[in-house]
Amino acid sequence: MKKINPKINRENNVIEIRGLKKAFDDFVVLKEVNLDLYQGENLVVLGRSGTGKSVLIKIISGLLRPDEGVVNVLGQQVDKLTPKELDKLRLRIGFSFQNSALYDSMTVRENLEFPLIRHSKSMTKAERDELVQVVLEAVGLSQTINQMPSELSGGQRKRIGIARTLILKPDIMLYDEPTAGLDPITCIEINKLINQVQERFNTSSIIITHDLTCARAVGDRMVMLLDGEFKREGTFEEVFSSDDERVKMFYDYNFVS
Ligand SMILES: Nc1ncnc2c1ncn2[C@@H]1O[C@H](COP(=O)(O)OP(=O)(O)OP(=O)(O)O)[C@@H](O)[C@H]1O
Repeated sequence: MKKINPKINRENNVIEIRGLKKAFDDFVVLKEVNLDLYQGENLVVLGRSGTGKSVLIKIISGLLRPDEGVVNVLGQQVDKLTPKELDKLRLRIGFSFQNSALYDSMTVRENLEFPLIRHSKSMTKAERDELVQVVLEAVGLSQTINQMPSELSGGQRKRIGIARTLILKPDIMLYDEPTAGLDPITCIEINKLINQVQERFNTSSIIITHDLTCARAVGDRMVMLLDGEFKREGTFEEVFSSDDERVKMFYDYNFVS
């Protein structure tokens, strides 16, 4: 189990959500969501399929607008930003999606350089090279620099995807199902990497997962989305000490076959 990060700053909410509601026509997905992500924290968001976890991430990143409520990210109210301000804010958020979305026709080096060429235009080639080395070393894959994504395993592609996100030095990381589709040993490696990223880059992260082994390994705190609200919140033990049948089912699904 994870030792809670002592560097978490509870005075500094990098994400603060109050009274968030979101419906699609008559279908209410998020009923009353309140959430804090503290600086330096790994927060795990648990919830069954279709409970609105991706909708929440899209609202945090400004891809969807809330119907009601306040969503503050790094001190800015997301739905009040202009498109330009939103683009700027998004650069401070790193997204690690389920399919690592690497460019198949580019080498690992070119994949990693791509965001820098696009967003840090004044950077020299030597500075780019150095950053590529730093993030590759951070994910333990320096030797793959000249390889093509097709030559990498699923776990390696996932790590390169995380490296490509880290290269822009995000304040916040959003991991969507980081261990989905990976074998148990690779899952352990990815969990370790998520914790190393937190320590080394001092990021604050939201990790969306169904995988309770991952949740326990990376989460300083977890919240569980049930019926459009966060009904359980706390450490792994606190969340799963509940008598609520829905919470028990979630646990049994992971650990009792
Ligand atoms: N743009 C949209 N228009 C209409 N309904 C939507 C839209 N986006 C999401 N939904 C609905 O909102 C609900 C929550 O979807 P969401 O993708 O957030 O679930 P999730 O918790 O991320 O699920 P999973 O774990 O399977 O990825 C679903 O019923 C989905 O069909």
